[in-house]
Amino acid sequence: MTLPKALTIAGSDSSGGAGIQADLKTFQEHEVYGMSALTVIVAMNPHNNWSHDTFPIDIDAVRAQLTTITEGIGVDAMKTGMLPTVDIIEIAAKTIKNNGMKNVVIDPVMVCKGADEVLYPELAEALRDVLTPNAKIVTPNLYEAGQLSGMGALKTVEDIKEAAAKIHDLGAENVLIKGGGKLEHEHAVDVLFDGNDYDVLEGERIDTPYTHGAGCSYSAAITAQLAYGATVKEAVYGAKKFITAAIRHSFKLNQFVGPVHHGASRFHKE
Ligand SMILES: Nc1ncnc2c1ncn2[C@@H]1O[C@H](COP(=O)(O)OP(=O)(O)O)[C@@H](O)[C@H]1O
Ligand SMILES: Cc1ncc(COP(=O)(O)O)c(C=O)c1O
Ligand SMILES: [Mg+2]
Repeated sequence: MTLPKALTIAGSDSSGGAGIQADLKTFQEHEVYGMSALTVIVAMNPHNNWSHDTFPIDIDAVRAQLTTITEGIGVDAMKTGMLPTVDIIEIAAKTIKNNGMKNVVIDPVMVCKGADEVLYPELAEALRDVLTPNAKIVTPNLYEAGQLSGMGALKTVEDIKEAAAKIHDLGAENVLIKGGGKLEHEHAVDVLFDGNDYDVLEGERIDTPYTHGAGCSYSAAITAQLAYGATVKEAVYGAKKFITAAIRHSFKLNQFVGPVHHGASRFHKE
């Protein structure tokens, strides 16, 4: 037998809920063979309120991992997550272009939940100009969509729609903005824009602080479904179900963080 193959170019979340760990767990849950190119290691300090420290991976090591995967194996779909430098963003963009990759999910990670600081503020421009134009679908959260669109704070579904159109103009084929827990609304609302139509996804809103890794896992679930040949719409609707279940069964890891349960769809039917 064979499995569809997916690649994540992303950072390591030592606490296991987000980043490359979330992506690989999510690929596995979708019966997709997961591969990774690590870009940065994130460590959280339990003695300083879980503050985040980041350790970028050497650029040659990033390049070598990508050569292993693109020239040695091949991929059916790929995603990007946390990218710590402009050089690494450029390598990710080049990898997509040089290999003619089509099923490309760009998660323009600028912030981590649980850390108030924006991790790499100087990278917003490169994420917008270098990476976003290569996306089959780009998946910013509310904050990131405000940055990519240049609109700043987004407060309503109408704001989100306007931002989605602006981000589409940057060259992304499809834009999925996650209202998530941050948008004031009775549902967990995301908006998908394909350049013509808006789909407003209204998921059940779950009353929990434990949503660490939700964004990474959502974009990884989209990637996995694209690897199986799903359309963008099918992939997004399928992934929304997956992430809602994962949040419904999320749990407290310690006093600072609670991750989503990546196996929820498989182990819990309700
Ligand atoms: N409390 C919640 N209940 C249900 N769904 C949520 C909740 N918080 C976030 N989501 C959903 O989780 C997915 C990831 O969104 P979000 O958490 O905003 O991303 P990120 O982790 O990148 O900040 C989206 O589909 C969003 O609507
Ligand atoms: C390596 C890494 N990537 C991405 C993220 C973003 O996670 P989320 O899925 O909660 O947006 C984090 C947050 O801690 C992280 O450590
Ligand atoms: Mg995110």
